Amino acid sequence: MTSTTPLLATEDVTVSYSGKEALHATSLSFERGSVTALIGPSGCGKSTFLRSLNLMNREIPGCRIGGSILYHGKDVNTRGVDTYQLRKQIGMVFQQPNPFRKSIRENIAFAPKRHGLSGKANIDALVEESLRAAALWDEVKDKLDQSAYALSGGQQQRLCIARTLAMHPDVVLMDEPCSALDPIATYSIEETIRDMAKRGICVVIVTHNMEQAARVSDKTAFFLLGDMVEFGPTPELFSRPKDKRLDDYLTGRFG
Ligand SMILES: Nc1ncnc2c1ncn2[C@@H]1O[C@H](COP(=O)(O)OP(=O)(O)OP(=O)(O)O)[C@@H](O)[C@H]1O
Repeated sequence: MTSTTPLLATEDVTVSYSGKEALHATSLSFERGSVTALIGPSGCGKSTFLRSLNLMNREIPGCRIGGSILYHGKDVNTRGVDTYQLRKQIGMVFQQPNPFRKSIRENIAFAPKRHGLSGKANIDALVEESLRAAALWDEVKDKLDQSAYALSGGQQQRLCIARTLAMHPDVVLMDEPCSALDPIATYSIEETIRDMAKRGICVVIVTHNMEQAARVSDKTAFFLLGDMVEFGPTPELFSRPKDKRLDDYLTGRFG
């Protein structure tokens, strides 16, 4: 890998479900310490593209991913790739918070312990570090052994982010992480996203909320009907869209 190799890139990635193409040849690259928003109307392939980045769609029967997914310059869209390891490095946060039916502490510690972390002091340190990184520590530090299900929706989503961060990922994929949350919980998650980028993590986020894309992202990609239509720095893309279809979308003429 050279200094100019992007952390993560796709080359002509196509995705089909049972032979029907949902995403047409998409080439994009993502840098360390950046936030990229994926926008576009419902059904245009945003989640499909996001899920291809850590090969999540491979678990769907009938789904086929074509093209190259270059992580640290190496194609991971191959048969031999260790998807368990890949998803540790390229983590995912879903639309609906999905904590484990376990304590707050175990939600964080479960996967790192399976990956070999041991010793109470090490585990406690990781739990605290991860919860702090997701801006949840102060709210839960006195009830780490309570069920994660007793937390609010916004707290559960921050716990899911903390759980992902505990694996020290390079990349975090987020699929509409705030769509089930109120504005205050949303604000807190957006702050966490910016903090993650400051710490060098590459974040890719699907959002339907244009204000959110403008607030959190450095770059934006606009998808339409399975095509990636326009990609660029977020302020430029929003203020001077090059493609008329993006202009129409931003001004509410369709979508
Ligand atoms: N598991 C699946 N099986 C079959 N088809 C699917 C599956 N997931 C998505 N598709 C199809 O792929 C296309 C793109 O869907 P996708 O969910 O990627 O779009 P999206 O832009 O993320 O939409 P939304 O904003 O509504 O979440 C749609 O036509 C959808 O019906």
